[in-house]
Amino acid sequence: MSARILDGKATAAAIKQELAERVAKLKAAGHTTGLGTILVGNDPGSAWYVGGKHKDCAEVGIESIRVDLPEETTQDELLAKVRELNENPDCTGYIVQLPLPKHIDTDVILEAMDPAKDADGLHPMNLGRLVANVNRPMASPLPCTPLGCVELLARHDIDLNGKHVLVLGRGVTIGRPVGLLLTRRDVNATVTLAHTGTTNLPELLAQADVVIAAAGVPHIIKADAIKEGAIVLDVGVSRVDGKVTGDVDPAAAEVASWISPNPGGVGPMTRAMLLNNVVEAAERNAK
Ligand SMILES: Nc1nc(=O)c2c([nH]1)NC[C@@H]1CN(c3ccc(C(=O)N[C@@H](CCC(=O)O)C(=O)O)cc3)C=[N+]21
Repeated sequence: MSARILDGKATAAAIKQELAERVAKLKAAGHTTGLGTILVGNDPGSAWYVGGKHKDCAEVGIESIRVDLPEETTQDELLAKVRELNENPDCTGYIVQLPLPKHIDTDVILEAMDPAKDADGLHPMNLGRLVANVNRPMASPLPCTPLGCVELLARHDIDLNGKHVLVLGRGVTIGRPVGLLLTRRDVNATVTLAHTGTTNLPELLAQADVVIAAAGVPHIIKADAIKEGAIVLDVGVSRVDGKVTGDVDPAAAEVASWISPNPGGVGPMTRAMLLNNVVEAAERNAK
């Protein structure tokens, strides 16, 4: 048996069409929607991601504001740019591309952002609202990759009620927050968070109904490690010989019932959810 594909590319395209309609509606009512990006340094991977976000914006009618700064930018200079975007009325939401150079304290930068303009959903205020469960629909932005995972499953009519989800990885962009979304009453999954300190990973993998692999270790999830019929989301992004390589060995598709390809799975969904956060921010402003 071969797993069915959780097609992130096609799902993201459908979401973008819906967003384009909402952006057009806002425009007709006199509201512009604008996404800002701040990129520090010359990492080609980061530059490629930021370029993709501006392309996405153009596709759905969102204006974009691009701020590219040199590697040697100081923390104070970056803070000044953050405050500029906080004040700029043409900027509905923005992101600071991560990772930042080592001489900059990422937490200080994220805290300086206006939480209402936090398109990534990574401001401590918004992560705190997620913990406190005050994220009623549209109350505040949610982190893009976790949201992308949940939306990708929902749009393939996969019900997680009562399912056991194993999350691999404890990073702030996915591993930590995704369980908070999955355990809300409307999703109702049971979640285990595994990480490098986990001593019984094989046991946990063997019983998981759903695996969300976000460790960033190429092909750490092998076909023989997962349960027959498991649903597998491959979130890890590594580069091996210049090629995007996920956390899941492609052979796992012979055992899983559903699998998200990588590339073409959660990556495009993350981008679509970023746009979604900006459009929601614009809709909140318009109210
Ligand atoms: N402030 C901030 N917000 C982010 O959301 C953020 C970030 N920093 N830093 C880096 C990570 C990584 N990330 C990806 C987004 C889309 C794809 C994506 O669309 N990938 C395509 C193509 C992959 C390729 O060919 O390179 C795919 O999976 O099909 C991948 C990775 C967002 N990140």
